[in-house]
Amino acid sequence: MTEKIAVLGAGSWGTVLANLLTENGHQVSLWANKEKLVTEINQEHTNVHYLPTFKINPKVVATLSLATALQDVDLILFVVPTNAIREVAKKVVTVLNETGRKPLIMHASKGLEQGTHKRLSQVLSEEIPENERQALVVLSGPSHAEDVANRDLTSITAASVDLEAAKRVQQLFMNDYFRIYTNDDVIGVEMGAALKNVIAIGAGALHGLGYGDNTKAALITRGLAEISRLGVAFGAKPLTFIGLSGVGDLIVTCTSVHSRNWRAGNQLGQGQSLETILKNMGMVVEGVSTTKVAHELAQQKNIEMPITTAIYHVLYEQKNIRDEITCLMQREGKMEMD
Ligand SMILES: NC(=O)C1=CN([C@@H]2O[C@H](COP(=O)(O)OP(=O)(O)OC[C@H]3O[C@@H](n4cnc5c(N)ncnc54)[C@H](O)[C@@H]3O)[C@@H](O)[C@H]2O)C=CC1
Ligand SMILES: O=C(CO)COP(=O)(O)O
Repeated sequence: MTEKIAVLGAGSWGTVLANLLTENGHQVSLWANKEKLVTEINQEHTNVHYLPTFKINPKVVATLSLATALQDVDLILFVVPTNAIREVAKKVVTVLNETGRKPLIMHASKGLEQGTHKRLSQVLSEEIPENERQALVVLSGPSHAEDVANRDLTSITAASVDLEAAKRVQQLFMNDYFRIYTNDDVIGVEMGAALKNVIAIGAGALHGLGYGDNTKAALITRGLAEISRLGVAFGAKPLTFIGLSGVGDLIVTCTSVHSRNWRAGNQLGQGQSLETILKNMGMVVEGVSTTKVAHELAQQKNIEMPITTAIYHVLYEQKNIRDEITCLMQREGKMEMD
């Protein structure tokens, strides 16, 4: 069945997902917030800033108008950075009020809201109340836009408390290179998605400092331990962290040069300042603000997150990376599975 889908956010992930949904036979409007980008997508069928060599299916229609994007819409996919989710949701609800449409809401963003510490489905459900929409579904997993653009075989998770809605989303996205599993643990999926970006900054930093594969494996494994600890304290199911949105996404983000979080960490390890790195990246590095939220949540719940704390010290307190590594290695000996 052809569905009418609005994809909100024309960065690398929004563009690739809009393209995939179009190739799956759906009618897709891609909402961008820059006129020049709308013209480029509609006339050149490219988005060279985010995806230099990617050719977008000409059936993808970009628009600057949210009302146009949401016309007759069946499903809305939010793919803007975390810090824009609430602002965009407020705009969406104004249009839905006018049209009386009640679409299914999805998001594919990865972060936790600064200040409130909320997960993105919590932000969306606050701003788009239940009587204005159908269910909420979260998409997450190991999926760099650059690889999906090349039709690399990719598997991710569609999570919702409403499993029928998750199955509808599964069918929407599945094709011969993109496979979706359903999951009912929204908390675990969103916590894994957000927190892996913090560890990826650490993995990049270790690479930039010249550490090798043993160090990387230790960081990923102990990173997963602290991600799970915090997630479970907020109600996540432990098993979710060994799934696609947990260890799967942690592996891809800690090992791929496509990861903006890994790249930011690598440049930190090579001695660049955070300010310069973020200025030059030209794309969102979610892990920087997530580090602050995770650090605050860990303190609030009294959860031990030594790696996240070390990264917080480097990003927010200008501490020396090598000193932080020394502190981590010289912590008191522990039981592995405590
Ligand atoms: N790039 C990737 O491979 C993947 C990204 N994600 C997640 O998807 C989210 C978006 O990431 P990307 O597409 O990579 O980001 P990006 O940095 O490539 O692009 C973000 C887009 O959102 C737009 N935007 C920013 N603020 C806005 C606002 N207030 N209103 C409207 N549009 C706004 C920007 O103009 C830009 O077009 C992030 O949370 C990221 O963690 C998830 C999986 C894969
Ligand atoms: O979440 C991602 C891949 O699954 C993208 O990671 P980055 O935001 O670090 O590029």
